[in-house]
Amino acid sequence: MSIPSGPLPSQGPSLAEAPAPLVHVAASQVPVSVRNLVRTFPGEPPQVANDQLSFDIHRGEIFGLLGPNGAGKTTLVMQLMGLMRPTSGHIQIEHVDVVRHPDAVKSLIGFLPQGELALNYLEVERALHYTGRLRGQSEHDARVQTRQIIEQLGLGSFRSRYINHLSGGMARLVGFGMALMGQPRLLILDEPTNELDPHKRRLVWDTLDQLNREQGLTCLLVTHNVLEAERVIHRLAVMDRGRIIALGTPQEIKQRAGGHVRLELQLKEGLRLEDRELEQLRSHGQVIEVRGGHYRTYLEPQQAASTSVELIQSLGLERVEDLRLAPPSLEEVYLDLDRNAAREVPTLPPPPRLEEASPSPHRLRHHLVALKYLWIAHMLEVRHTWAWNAVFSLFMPVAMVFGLSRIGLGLSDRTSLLYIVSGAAVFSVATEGILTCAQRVAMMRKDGRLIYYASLPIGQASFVASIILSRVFIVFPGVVTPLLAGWLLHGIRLELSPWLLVVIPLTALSFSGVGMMLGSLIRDLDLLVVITNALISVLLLAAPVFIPEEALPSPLRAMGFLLPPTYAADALRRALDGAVDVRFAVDLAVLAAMTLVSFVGLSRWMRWRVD
Ligand SMILES: Nc1ncnc2c1ncn2[C@@H]1O[C@H](COP(=O)(O)OP(=O)(O)OP(=O)(O)O)[C@@H](O)[C@H]1O
Repeated sequence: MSIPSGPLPSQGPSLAEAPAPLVHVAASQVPVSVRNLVRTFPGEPPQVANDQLSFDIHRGEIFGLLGPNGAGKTTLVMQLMGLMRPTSGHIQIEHVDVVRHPDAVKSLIGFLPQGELALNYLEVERALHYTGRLRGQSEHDARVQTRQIIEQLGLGSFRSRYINHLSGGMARLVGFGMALMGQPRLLILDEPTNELDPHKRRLVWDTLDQLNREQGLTCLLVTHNVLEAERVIHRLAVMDRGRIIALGTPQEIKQRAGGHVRLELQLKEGLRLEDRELEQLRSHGQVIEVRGGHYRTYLEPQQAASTSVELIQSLGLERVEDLRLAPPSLEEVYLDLDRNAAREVPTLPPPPRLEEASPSPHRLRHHLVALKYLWIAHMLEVRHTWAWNAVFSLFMPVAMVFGLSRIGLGLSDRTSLLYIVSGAAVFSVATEGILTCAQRVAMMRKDGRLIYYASLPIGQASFVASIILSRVFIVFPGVVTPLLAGWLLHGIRLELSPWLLVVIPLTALSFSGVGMMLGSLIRDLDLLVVITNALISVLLLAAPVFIPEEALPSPLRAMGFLLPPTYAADALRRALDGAVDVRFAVDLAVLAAMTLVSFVGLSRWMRWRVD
């Protein structure tokens, strides 16, 4: 079989038009090279998920990765994608040393992960288009390819449906389409046909086959569907307990596994083999009775013809409905592989040292584009709840200003009112920033979407910034309404100092940072919910942001000094009062320090790459 290599000439944009990668690479005939790869997970004893794996994937090849559950396939895929750090060994993809530069390969690979898709909350058409943009496509190319994929995969009637409202199989098909966006020359598909009906499975295999034949697409295909995948796979590795136990073309593996010929015998309805005949057949090997009157056995190739003739002669043609000889399917060989046999994979020479890929000059522009599309995606993700959020952030601060100003008789003076309006504003920001951001990041981590985001060629910074910016819109009314309520209900005069432009964003930034840091750090979702709600309750119950510290009992006053929102409320109150003094500078310094610490913690604990 001759498989074209390198980019193909194309007329107009097509499904597989070569992308402008974010790293410049020269074509090599071995786009994927893995040597002595080991990945262990801590435990007693440590779990060896990948054990000294070595293999190459050649250009224009569909390489299958088969193996039972827990064999280590997904662990391998995660390392190839730069999402998991190997314990030892080397991975080279398109000249990029993935172990040293895990982010550099992401623009080169179209990836379908095993878990959730990142853009699950968007409509099919938009998710495809945004994936193209995030993978570095121009607006025009992303639109053209989106249309083509919708047409090719028969997604026309689903184009406006939300992905998370689709059936599991349809969502998987859309995920396959998303992996094709950006016309990558290398695809990594982890179980692409899971949950698909036979028609859709055939569509996926046909599309892969077509892209491979026409455009020389290279693909690593993880699948349990051996029978169907055999149609498209050129070579494969069979994994078991972290090791490769067979490597080669389907034909080679079949031959290595004995090269037996399958004999299928179907007798006429109601007939069975007599004991004597069954014994005769058993003299060649084990006989399986598939159904009543339907027998299967495996023969040595040189015996196949003579045994069939003997069988027909002894049975008599009139009793035989059907008799067939066929090579065994890959699935049969796969099921029959001796998983305890010593590994039979040849040792491979080290890959040639290649010139390293260099970062593209378009990086900054790409980051800005990524920020824009991620931001819109996050805004759209919360579109169904933001109306309620907005009502809450309008209603709650007004209720606070109204209620607190009526406690006793002493809280309606200007100083107390300033405490109340600034306290209510900070409380709003803290609720959105700490509580919502923490839970949002934790949910993404739990359902696997964080891994998908990390597999796209986007920076962690653009991702975090897009979440914060999407919250700002929701936070903003909560900051403004208490000030308006104070002014309208009590007529308090507020100083609109330019410092407000520093205090409000810094408050939002620091609280969002703390929230996302907590969401990345605390692995137990229930514990996270308890901790974040407790933090907000302390803020509300201990009220160190609403009441002048002199009026608080000393334990609460001490607590106030420990709680960052106190500094935010103090800074806001001073800015609104025109009291920009040393204490104001201290407040800003504390907020800036908190922002810095939380973002350092966030970049450390957000699982962009599994160690
Ligand atoms: N984060 C982890 N911590 C500890 N052990 C892990 C972790 N991830 C995977 N493993 C272990 O590593 C082994 C390989 O898992 P992996 O998910 O790679 O298998 P797989 O071949 O992809 O399985 P499946 O076909 O079921 O998806 C398993 O024994 C699994 O329990």
